[in-house]
Formats: sequence, C-alpha cells, structure tokens
Amino acid sequence: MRNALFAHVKRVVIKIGSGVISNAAGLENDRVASISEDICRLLKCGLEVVVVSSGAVAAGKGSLGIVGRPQTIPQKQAAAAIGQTRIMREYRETFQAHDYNVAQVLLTRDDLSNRRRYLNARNTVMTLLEYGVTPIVNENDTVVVEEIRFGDNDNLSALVASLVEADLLVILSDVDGFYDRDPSADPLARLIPLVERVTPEIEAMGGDSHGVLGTGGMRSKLKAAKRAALSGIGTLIVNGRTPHIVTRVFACEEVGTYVLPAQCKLTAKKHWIAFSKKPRGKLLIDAGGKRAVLYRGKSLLPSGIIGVDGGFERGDAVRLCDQEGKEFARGITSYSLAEILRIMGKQCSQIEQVLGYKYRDEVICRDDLVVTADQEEEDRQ
Ligand SMILES: Nc1ncnc2c1ncn2[C@@H]1O[C@H](COP(=O)(O)OP(=O)(O)O)[C@@H](O)[C@H]1O
Ligand SMILES: N[C@@H](CCC(=O)OP(=O)(O)O)C(=O)O
Repeated sequence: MRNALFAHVKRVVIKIGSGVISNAAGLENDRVASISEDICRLLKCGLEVVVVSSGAVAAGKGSLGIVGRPQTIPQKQAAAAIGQTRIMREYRETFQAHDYNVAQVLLTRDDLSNRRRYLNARNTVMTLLEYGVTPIVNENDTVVVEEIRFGDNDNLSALVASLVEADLLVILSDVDGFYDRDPSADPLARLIPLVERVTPEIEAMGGDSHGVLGTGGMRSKLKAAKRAALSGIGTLIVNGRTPHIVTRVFACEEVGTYVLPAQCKLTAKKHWIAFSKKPRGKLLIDAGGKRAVLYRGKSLLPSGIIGVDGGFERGDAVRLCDQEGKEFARGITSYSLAEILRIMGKQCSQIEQVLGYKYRDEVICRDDLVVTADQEEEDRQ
C-alpha cells in the first residue's frame, strides 16, 4: 500500500526532533551521521529534501551547565546560539562525506507572516534545491520570545512543507508513531498505522511530551499533520531512533503512522492566511453573517459585523468570531479598524456615504477568507 502512496514523491520535508539526535549529554553525532547518510541516499535517487531539524537547545545547554530543560527564555536563546552551530557542523560534515552540501535557514514566525518575506524564504529554499543543496531549517531561537514563536518545530515543518509544496512530510520522533494513548504512560497502547483525517477525537488522543528535550508531544505532530493535510500533503510519523528508518520508509516498509492528505486542499494563499499569517484583530460576527461565511461560501459584508477589536490596518489578517467569541474563520481585511468602526452593521450601499470613498463592497472578499472552524473539509472554501 505504501508503494502506491509514495510513488509520486519527488520533494520531501523531513523533520528531526530533539529527542532523535540528542540525549541528556548533548548532541548524538552518530545519529546525525546515520540519518544524514540515509538522506544522501535519497538525494542520489533524485529526491529533493528539506530538513527541519530541532536540537539546537539540547546541543548547547550543556555548555551553559544547564541540567534538564532550560527554564528561562534567555537560557533557551543562549543554549540555541551555541547548539545551532554544533548541529550545523555535524550536518555539514556528514553530508560532505557523501559529496553533498547543506545550507542553514533560520526562520521566525514573522518571516512567514509577512507575504513578501514568506515568498523570499520560498525563493531561497527553492534556489537551494535547484542547486542540489539541502536546506536545514530551524526556528531562529536566539531572537524569538514565547509570544512570537512558531510553537514548535512540528508546526514549522508543516508550514515549510506547504511553503515548498512538498509531496510528503516525514516526522522523525522518539516514538514508533501515533498510538491510541500515550505509550510512555500505558504499555497496552496500540500503534495506529493509518489516520484518514485528524478529527478532534484523534487529536485528543495525542498527548504532551514527557522528555526533557521534546516540546510539542504527539499532540503537536497531529496538529502539524492536519495542517500539512490541508495543503494536500501526507505525513508519516516514525521513530527516528530506529536505525536507517528513512531508508526503510522509502523502501515502502509499513512503519509508523501515515496521515492522509485532505481530499479537498486549501489554495496556497488560503493556507498561508489560515496558518502562517499572524492575525492582528478580531471581528465579531452575527448569526446571519456566520451562516453566510460558513455554509454559503459568501464574502463578509459590513452588515454582519457587530463588534471589532485590535489594532489592524487594511491588508492585515483578522479572526472572525461568533457571538460566543469562538473563532470560525480568518481573512485579510479590505478596511482598517477605524473604517470598520464606522461601517459595521451598515449596507454595502452606505459605505461610500459614510466614509466618503469605498474600496469594495466586501470587508473580506471570499478569496481572502478561510474557514478555520473544525468541520468537514468539504465545507472549507
Ligand atoms: N498518543 C500518543 N502516541 C505516541 N506518543 C505520544 C502520545 N501521546 C503522547 N506521546 C508522547 O509524545 C512524545 C513525542 O513527542 P516529543 O517529546 O515532542 O518528541 P520530538 O522531540 O520528536 O518532537 C513521545 O515520546 C510520547 O511520550
Ligand atoms: N528550535 C528548538 C526545537 C524546538 C522543538 O520544537 O523541539 P522538538 O519538539 O524536539 O521538535 C531547538 O532547535 O532546540
């Protein structure tokens, strides 16, 4: 079955967790070498590979004398600054031993939130791939603080997979795949080889990380798989500590958990609005407006807006929330906060009269609007 699934794979993103390439003592050079060797084998077969590698904090914290998980943000930033050079040195040396080059790509959430920088990042990674160089991506930990983080590298890997339009995302973790419950807490837990759709019930079965090194646990891997699925990309979650697992995956062995891509994928722009662009405000929408957006595929008109919050400008992303304050969609607004305060609740025909000008009838045009509420994919437009 995996034969058929992977037959079309040309470009793959491989995410490597901290728990795969490091332990309490720091970076495990042998494991980096072994995974790199497998990746070089893929390159020789003509595949394009983008690596998203964690491990900077784990590789650097020992030099600061930190035992266990760093507690403060400055500690994490300092550890990452030390560790990032170490992980890059290992990748560079092991790839070079197989006559391949690597490049370091450090990203922040702001880089992917800004459309111009997002496209620049995409161009850089694509150019590297054209030259046969393997990008090694990580979050730029030394400059980010908690509020502006990607969250974890599982999320980053899904965004990168979407950015480069990968055919497959492989997440290497310290566990054999997704189990029906946390296997570290229950030895009777059973591996689930195939997930057709990451429903809220499935997501609830993924627990947190218990390791000193990992951050997101299985929960964040499922969330990442869901995001990748909405870009039309399947995700395989396997144990990166199993020898030559990458080679085994591409030999189509039935290992790990495969999460299928969604049948109905979002356009690249809608995926970016939903997951990469940072929302800067909130619009409160009445029941009629919510129905029109959610079930009738309509644009958002000023008449459906009953409240507004945040400091946003025209062109920023905003959340659309119902009267209970629950988000159900996101979009790029054609009007600023100041303008919406004046036109909300009004008919389109009144916009020009109120503002003295009109950009368009819709506050958010359907092409710039994406449903984020958990519902059947078929409803997403
Ligand atoms: N349902 C589950 N199936 C598998 N692993 C789970 C589950 N729930 C929680 N986990 C935990 O998630 C961990 C993997 O995530 P994490 O520690 O973040 O690793 P990584 O460094 O690879 O990102 C596993 O070691 C396991 O303890
Ligand atoms: N950017 C951090 C990794 C954060 C992270 O998400 O770690 P993990 O859960 O092991 O993938 C680092 O390089 O240490």
